[in-house]
Amino acid sequence: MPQILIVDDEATPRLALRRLLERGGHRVSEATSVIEAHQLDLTQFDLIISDLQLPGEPGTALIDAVDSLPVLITARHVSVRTAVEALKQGAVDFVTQPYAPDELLASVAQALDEHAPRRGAGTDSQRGNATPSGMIGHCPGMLAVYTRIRKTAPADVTVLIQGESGTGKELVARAIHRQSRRVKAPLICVNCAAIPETLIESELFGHEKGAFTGASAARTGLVEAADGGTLFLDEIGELPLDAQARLLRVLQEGEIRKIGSVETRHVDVRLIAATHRDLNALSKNGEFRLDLYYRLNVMQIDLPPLREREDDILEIADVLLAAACRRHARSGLKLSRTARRDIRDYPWPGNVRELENALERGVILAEGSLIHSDDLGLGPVIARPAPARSAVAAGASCPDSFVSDQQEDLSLEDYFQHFVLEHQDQMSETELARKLGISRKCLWERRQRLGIPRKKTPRSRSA
Ligand SMILES: Nc1ncnc2c1ncn2[C@@H]1O[C@H](COP(=O)(O)OP(=O)(O)OP(=O)(O)O)[C@@H](O)[C@H]1O
Repeated sequence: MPQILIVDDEATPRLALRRLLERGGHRVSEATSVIEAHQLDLTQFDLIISDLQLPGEPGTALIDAVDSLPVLITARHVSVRTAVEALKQGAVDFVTQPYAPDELLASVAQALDEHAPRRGAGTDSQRGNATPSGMIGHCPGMLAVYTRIRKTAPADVTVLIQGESGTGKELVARAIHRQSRRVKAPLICVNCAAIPETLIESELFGHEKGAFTGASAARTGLVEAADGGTLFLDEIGELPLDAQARLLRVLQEGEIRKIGSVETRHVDVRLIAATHRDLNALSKNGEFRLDLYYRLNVMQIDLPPLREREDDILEIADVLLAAACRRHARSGLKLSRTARRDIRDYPWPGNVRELENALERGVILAEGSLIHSDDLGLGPVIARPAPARSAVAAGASCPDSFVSDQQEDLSLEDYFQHFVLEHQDQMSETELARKLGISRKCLWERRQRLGIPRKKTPRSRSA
């Protein structure tokens, strides 16, 4: 059971955090200052969660003092700059208070997962071809990915990671950063699809005071915040053309110019970009700059979708299930035999993220010690053609009427289409997207591509 030290001088938030962590299956100790923390044997802990503002030294003073132990910083009323500073100093995460319990537990789980290997097995680079911390799976496709990470990380080149949503592109970016010489500098992760188009340039490159309506003060951009470290741009295919031009300049000249400024500033940033789209095709219809594509594509890492990682699915499910059990304090829960079979046969359009969500749902809904297929809330399960089992037997024991022999031949797009057409009258767009393990934006895009636009019913309008 992971052991966590909370450092906070205020009793009420300290106690609330203690209760939350204990309910999540962690053992917890407390200290009220950095000095008091040092009086404990820090090597016994797996994670420190420290408030930033403490009497005496700030919580970030613990980061250097404890070397490889992860330190998560929390704080009230602080600026983005303070958070970036804490991350630059080496905090594994920065959570502002008041925090959502789920988010805090997710940060804790991620910090523990990512640093688990340090507690025994050495660092990613020491383990050669072994799984980079946080990544599960040993199928041939993933072994090739791990080798690529190991060779690419020290080379300090731009990397383009390609793969469907939820295949682990951000995990790969984190592994590259951790194995690179920039490990002590910040890794700044930005999802280009999540920032409104009108704001993205100023978020990335910063702006001067008065550069546009509402720019009441000058602001440093995220590229500058990553100076000396790594910038991870997820969904780079969504970057508007103007922002692409500025990014190209960063890559070519190592310079940025804030919006509204005439001055340039030198930055030393390693760029890792990720996309689920075909940038080459986008550049052919003018949606993505070809010169930027060539600049990004120095080294490419392709992540296989989960449905092609048949040998890994159950291994990943077991590890993620154990983590979900810890988070919800439900030890000893197991997957039923049918649930295991359905997990293996389901096409996982939302990949590992969807699997993670399904298992979390299963842990919450399971009534006894077994998680059944229904608890997972999967969409239609299409049995894989398995030489060891007859297709009829596989289909006969599947719970959903959707399954038939012919449907084994369904493509993922057929599956998507069937699922949407069958469920769109009962489900909102949000529910549909969640069941499919994709974002609402992705659902909308696929509807457009496959010619199944949303029906204008009162339900769909309000979704
Ligand atoms: N190989 C893996 N082992 C363990 N967990 C994984 C693996 N791949 C992905 N995950 C988990 O799946 C979730 C999604 O991963 P991640 O955010 O890296 O995917 P992504 O490809 O960047 O998705 P998106 O493009 O939608 O942002 C995360 O919670 C991550 O920890």
